[in-house]
Amino acid sequence: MATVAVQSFFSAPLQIPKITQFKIGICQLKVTTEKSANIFNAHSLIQAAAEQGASLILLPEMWNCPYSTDLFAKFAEDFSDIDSAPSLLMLSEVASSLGVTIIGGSIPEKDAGQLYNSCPVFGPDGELKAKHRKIHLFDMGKPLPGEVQFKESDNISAGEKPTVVDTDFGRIGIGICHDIRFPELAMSYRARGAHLICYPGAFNMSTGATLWELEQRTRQDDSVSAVDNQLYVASCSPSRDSAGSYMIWGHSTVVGPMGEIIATTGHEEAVLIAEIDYAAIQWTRESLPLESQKHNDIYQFVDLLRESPSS
Ligand SMILES: O=C(O)CCC(=O)C(=O)O
Repeated sequence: MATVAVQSFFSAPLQIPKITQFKIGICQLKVTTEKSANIFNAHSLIQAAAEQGASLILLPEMWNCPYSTDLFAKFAEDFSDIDSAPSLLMLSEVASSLGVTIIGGSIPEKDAGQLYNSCPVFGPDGELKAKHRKIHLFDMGKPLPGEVQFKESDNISAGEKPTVVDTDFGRIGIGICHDIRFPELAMSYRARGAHLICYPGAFNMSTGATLWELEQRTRQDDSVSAVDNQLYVASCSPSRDSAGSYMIWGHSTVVGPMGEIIATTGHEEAVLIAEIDYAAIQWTRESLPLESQKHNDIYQFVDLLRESPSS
């Protein structure tokens, strides 16, 4: 039987970032059908978050555009030409004028005839530091009870790589909405030494009510259990009264490394501020030293079964 190399999911040691204690601001925006109004509103809420002391700011999935696949092309911007991309230009300017780092939710990106659901990251110098393209597109097999059909891949192409970005506020892994459903992505961020995973998202009323919080508490983990969490997770949704093809759950949230909810909100437009202290990651990992307890010799068996399902 072939042997399979099993990667340790604790491979990268945690680096100490420049800033280990800070406030994160989560802007749960109302999204309208007017792009210029969405840009103006995002600017106002980013400013409000900074005024409340936030130095890292997170926006929702598709904040410049209603969450409707048929509108993505109309609202799309070219990330290689920021001067002619009004949403990106606003983020760049407000990041540098306020001296904040912005995990810019997502907007539709156009590139070489394709559209992507992409998250831009701007540093306090206004530079685009990273871009994450949503990897797992939200294609429903059949509508959930009470929900409309949604097939993101009709208009959007999938991203092909995970994204970690080094900022003054640590190493940040990024996933967009449905990306949260796939534990392997979060595990790979953990393996790459992430302190925080940010998920801009727009869950719907069906899966939002049952899974949105659970997924965030779970995705901190190195396994698939919701119990032993060892990094920070922050999510940001549009508000429920946003325009779009389905009703949005809302409930943007920040979760700490023990799986505890640090801050959360309802479904209305809101600026949520949460205190982050990376020392909590350290003591969680010291209290629950999963790294030294891991048994890759045993889990290798699972991988072997995957390789040879009949054995
Ligand atoms: O995974 C889900 O249940 C919802 C995902 C979603 O709404 C999205 O990816 O936009």
